Amino acid sequence: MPLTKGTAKPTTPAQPITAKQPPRQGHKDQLPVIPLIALFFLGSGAFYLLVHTRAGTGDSHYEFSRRDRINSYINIIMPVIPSSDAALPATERKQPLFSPDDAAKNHALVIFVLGGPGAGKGTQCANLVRDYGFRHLSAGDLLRAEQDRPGSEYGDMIRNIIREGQIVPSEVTIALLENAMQDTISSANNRRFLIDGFPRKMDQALAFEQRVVPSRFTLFFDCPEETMRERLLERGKTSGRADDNAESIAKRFRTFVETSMPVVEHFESEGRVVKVNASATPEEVYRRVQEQFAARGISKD
Ligand SMILES: Nc1ncnc2c1ncn2[C@@H]1O[C@H](COP(=O)(O)OP(=O)(O)OP(=O)(O)O)[C@@H](O)[C@H]1O
Ligand SMILES: O=c1ccn([C@@H]2O[C@H](COP(=O)(O)O)[C@@H](O)[C@H]2O)c(=O)[nH]1
Repeated sequence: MPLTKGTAKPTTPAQPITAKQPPRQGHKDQLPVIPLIALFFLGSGAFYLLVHTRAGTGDSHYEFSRRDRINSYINIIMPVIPSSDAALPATERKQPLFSPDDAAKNHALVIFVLGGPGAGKGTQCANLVRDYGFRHLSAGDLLRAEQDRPGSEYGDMIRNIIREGQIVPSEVTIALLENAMQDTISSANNRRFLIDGFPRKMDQALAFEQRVVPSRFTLFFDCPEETMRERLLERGKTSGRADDNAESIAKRFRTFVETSMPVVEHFESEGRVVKVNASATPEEVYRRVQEQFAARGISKD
């Protein structure tokens, strides 16, 4: 029952509760209610004054939305809880783990490196690591390492998918990339990443940019299929890779055209692709890459 003047009524039980209780009288029952009413109005008045005198000053917590208020309250009373939701798995996160803004404390520079199998992504990434101080994260290498890790629950799945030239579910690949990024930042304080061979599928592209960090741009190595096939068959003589054989190469090319090229086209439609012709010598390709980096203000560290 609300404590207002008009509705607060003394209750008169039909029967005394115990024989020792004094008989209840109306005016005595009302006595504790009056201070409570007074307290309520005093409290409300003070709250009203506080809100209205601070309104418009820009620092009033009372002008926040309810959700913001609750959040700021939680941050004040529970400062041990991080304000970002970094501890959550990527699938449950509502905001990216890192900021693409160099000025932000938790920034990360990510450049996606894409191109058909054998286009020369890994070769050029090695040059960029040497000269620009990037950390090279090859999604394929991370998957192969996970496949060979004793006790991995994903080992067999990854092995089969790679042999068939298909794409491993994005949750697995994103988790591996994210862990590698976190490790690099904490062990080497390096926040510049070349993410090679990823994203290979639209869902990966969207999920990574929403939950980990938006990329700066995609470096795309454009190379004719026949050139890539020759390079891969040559590499297959010594690489020991289970997918560097004619049958797997054909499957990888199909997946690249059908599944990965739409990702490149998507980024291209947003003006976020830097295309480099990769059919020249490795030195010439690298010269072109450096030219493009300089044009985008990415300097050697
Ligand atoms: N510009 C080039 N000219 C000739 N050979 C090259 C060139 N770039 C790379 N290669 C060779 O081609 C092979 C494939 O190169 P690399 O491993 O860099 O390609 P990739 O795009 O990373 O391949 P994958 O996607 O299969 O990992 C390697 O043996 C490499 O030495
Ligand atoms: O995001 C990714 C990246 C790679 N894969 C699988 O790995 C192989 C090999 O990748 P490389 O970049 O050539 O080393 C690729 O054919 C895919 O099967 C993936 O599933 N998801």
